[in-house]
Amino acid sequence: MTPSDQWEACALARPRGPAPSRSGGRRMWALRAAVRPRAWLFRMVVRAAPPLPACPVRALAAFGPGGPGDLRGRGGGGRGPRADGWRSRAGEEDEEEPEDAEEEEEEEELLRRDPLLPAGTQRVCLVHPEVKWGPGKPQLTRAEWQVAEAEALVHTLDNWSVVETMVVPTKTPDRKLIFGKGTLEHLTERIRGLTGISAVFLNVERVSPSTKKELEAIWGVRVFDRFTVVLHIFRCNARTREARLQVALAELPLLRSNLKHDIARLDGRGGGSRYIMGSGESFMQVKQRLLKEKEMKIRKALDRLRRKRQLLGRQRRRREFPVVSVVGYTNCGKTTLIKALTGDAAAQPRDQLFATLDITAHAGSLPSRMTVIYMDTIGFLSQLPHSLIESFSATLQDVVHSDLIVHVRDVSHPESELQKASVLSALRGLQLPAALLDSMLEVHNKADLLPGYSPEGPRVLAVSALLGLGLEELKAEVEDAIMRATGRQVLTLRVRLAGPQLSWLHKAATVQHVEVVPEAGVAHVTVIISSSAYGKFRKLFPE
Ligand SMILES: Nc1nc2c(ncn2[C@@H]2O[C@H](COP(=O)(O)OP(=O)(O)OP(=O)(O)O)[C@@H](O)[C@H]2O)c(=O)[nH]1
Ligand SMILES: [Mg+2]
Repeated sequence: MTPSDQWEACALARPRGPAPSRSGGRRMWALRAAVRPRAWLFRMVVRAAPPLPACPVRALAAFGPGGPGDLRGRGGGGRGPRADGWRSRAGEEDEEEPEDAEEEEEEEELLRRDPLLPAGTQRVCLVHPEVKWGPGKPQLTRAEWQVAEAEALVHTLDNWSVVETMVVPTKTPDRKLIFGKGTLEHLTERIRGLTGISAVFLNVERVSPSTKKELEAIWGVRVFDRFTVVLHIFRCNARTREARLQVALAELPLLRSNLKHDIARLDGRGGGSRYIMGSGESFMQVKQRLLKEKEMKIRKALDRLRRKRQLLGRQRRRREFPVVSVVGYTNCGKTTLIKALTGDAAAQPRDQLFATLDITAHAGSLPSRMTVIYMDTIGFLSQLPHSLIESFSATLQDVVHSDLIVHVRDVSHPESELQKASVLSALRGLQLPAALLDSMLEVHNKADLLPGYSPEGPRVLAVSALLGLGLEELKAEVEDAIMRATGRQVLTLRVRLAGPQLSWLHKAATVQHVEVVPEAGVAHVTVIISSSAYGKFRKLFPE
């Protein structure tokens, strides 16, 4: 493991509530997770989800009737005409259907996969190798947080439970079997002595297929690494075609290394290099070629979907709803905040990892009654394989096109500062326009857990999204920032009552006040209007 592969921050999960119940009752895990720089995932949801894979993930129960991104039925979300306009037009344009049936069929084919992990109940023994000395020792972290984070991952999956947790010291995590001989023997004895476990979750980023096989043989149960468990959660949470394709892309290195392992095994027996009749290719070469082809097809399909998404983004911008990206650490309360700001029932906060795997759009209204679109994004977590991160990273571009970024922080978390540093580093990696970074608002959430808390610094506000505290101040701050960022201005315009000006303004701007002067047949209309809309107004209605 290279130093860059080490954890750069720590994670803490602690139970905050009742123990998990099997019947879907959520365990109240306040997960505190750490992120490596750039370890962020975002994407945009486009329409109601396709049928869900048969994965027992607690997250799946929570979407509203229209699925994530559903803009229907939002109380408090915007005022009449503009909010309605957004809703109906979004409905038309937010279609994710491929252009033709052939493309759709090809994408479905790419998504057809064997299950990654066996279905049903898993009773897991969690084994955490603790490196106490030397260069392999993780920086800035503590074993108990890493363990808590791993436990939180397991609890994210329904019917999965941790039966036993073992923190096992190792000086040599890089050696094939991770532990020294004596330690491994002792560990094996303990694992074999456990009754009713179905798997060992070895809390390392990746174990090679050959190590996995060897440990499975020694311990007599399946062995999962962190990559496999996280990938499984992602598979279960990925709903849109784009998210599912991204997960499929992230899985390819796993398939490749399994294949390499199979080749090495078969070569040992002289099997891997056998040629398929007349093809000039061995069986394994054919398999490798098929994987390569699959990768190209997935990338092509993703490109297609992204081009479409960019088009939607352009259309959305033309429509001139300011867009606010809500970003932050996983579990910091992004979704809860958006729900509190918009009243959108489709925003479903959950106390678990990767609750939000898609970027979803939620309309809300500011004090002036201006409608804004809040984009809910996904936060991410430490020790994830690069392939998983990279396969999602292109969608980070969605944030680049927003008018304002709101960075939500869980200030009750002991590692809040580290989390902030990770988030900022991730944002810097996105090469956002300087103005967007400079105007970013920082929201200190979960302030209810810190009585008397008062934040410091400019553009920083304390709120409790859960209790609805500090939201009016936040909305006012968002409004100011949006006005500055988008060049919107407050103008009072004189319009003729007989003409279409007033209804045009209602559609293209935020009408704040109308003062009718009946004897003159005119009205003085105070509006918040963008410079481009004002330009259009002047062109359409020259006085
Ligand atoms: N005490 C307290 N808890 C909060 C507050 N805001 C959110 N939470 C809780 O924190 C947990 C996570 O909230 P989410 O809104 O799902 O967090 P998120 O940032 O969207 O999480 P991911 O989508 O998984 O990245 C939930 O259990 C919320 O109830 C708050 O202001 N105070
Ligand atoms: Mg969320």
